Amino acid sequence: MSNPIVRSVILDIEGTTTPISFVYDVLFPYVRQNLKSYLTQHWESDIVKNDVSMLFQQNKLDRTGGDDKFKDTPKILYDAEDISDSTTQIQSVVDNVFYQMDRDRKSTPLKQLQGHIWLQGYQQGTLKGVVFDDVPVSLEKWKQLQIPVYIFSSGSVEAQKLLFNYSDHGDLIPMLSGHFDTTIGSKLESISYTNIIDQINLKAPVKPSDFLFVTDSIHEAKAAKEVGLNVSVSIRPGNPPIQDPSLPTFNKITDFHQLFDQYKFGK
Ligand SMILES: CSCCC(=O)C(=O)COP(=O)(O)O
Ligand SMILES: [Mg+2]
Repeated sequence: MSNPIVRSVILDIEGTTTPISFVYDVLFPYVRQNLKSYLTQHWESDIVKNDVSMLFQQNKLDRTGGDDKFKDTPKILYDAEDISDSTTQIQSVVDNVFYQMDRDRKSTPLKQLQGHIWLQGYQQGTLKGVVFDDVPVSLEKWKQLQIPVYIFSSGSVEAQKLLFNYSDHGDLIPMLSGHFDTTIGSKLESISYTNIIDQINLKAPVKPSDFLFVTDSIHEAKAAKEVGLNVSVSIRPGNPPIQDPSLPTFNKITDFHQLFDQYKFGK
């Protein structure tokens, strides 16, 4: 059978463009180390007020009938009746953020706040985004072929842009046509992929099979495949083994160069 023709590429970050170890051993510890001082320093800023207010809304939902998994979440003290000194409020936010991070939760408020904390790290040169060596060359190839490439990650759009802007292979932002995060929907829900396709401006007529999604998550792979996207599962060094029985039904790659053997990229 001939290779499917793909007109646009959508890439996951963690475990796909970027080693999982960079996220778990560098980015997440950076948040843990800097969270309290960041909040204390910027407590009165609009950015922190907005982030804390989003965390607070999520916290209220969690504590009153949201997902059962998060029922025991630490309470954020930010309500009028909770008003106490800012040190106590900040500590309640820190406890809540640590609780969510312990569970690797992909909630939009958590991801938004993390992105704001990473900003200072990238700007100060403490953080540099890591991408696998085959990523920049593949982005370059797609650019030459006029294939638009998008990112869909649980990390916030701001966090995504920082990683690619301050990457260890230079500024890769010009190679990307756009970014999507969980504000468009969960990566585990098929509807999110449909929403993304609707927002990407390809020349009509557009069908889901015009798109290729590359991810390390078999659950995300299944959600995207269900609505007709081509999917390749990324199996990078350091990724945990995938036990799911559906894995053999997917294309698999250990390096982006293999995508050019699996698909034909054309406008
Ligand atoms: C700049 S993305 C930071 C990584 C992150 O927070 C995350 O949750 C990654 O999830 P992904 O959807 O890229 O696997
Ligand atoms: Mg991933």
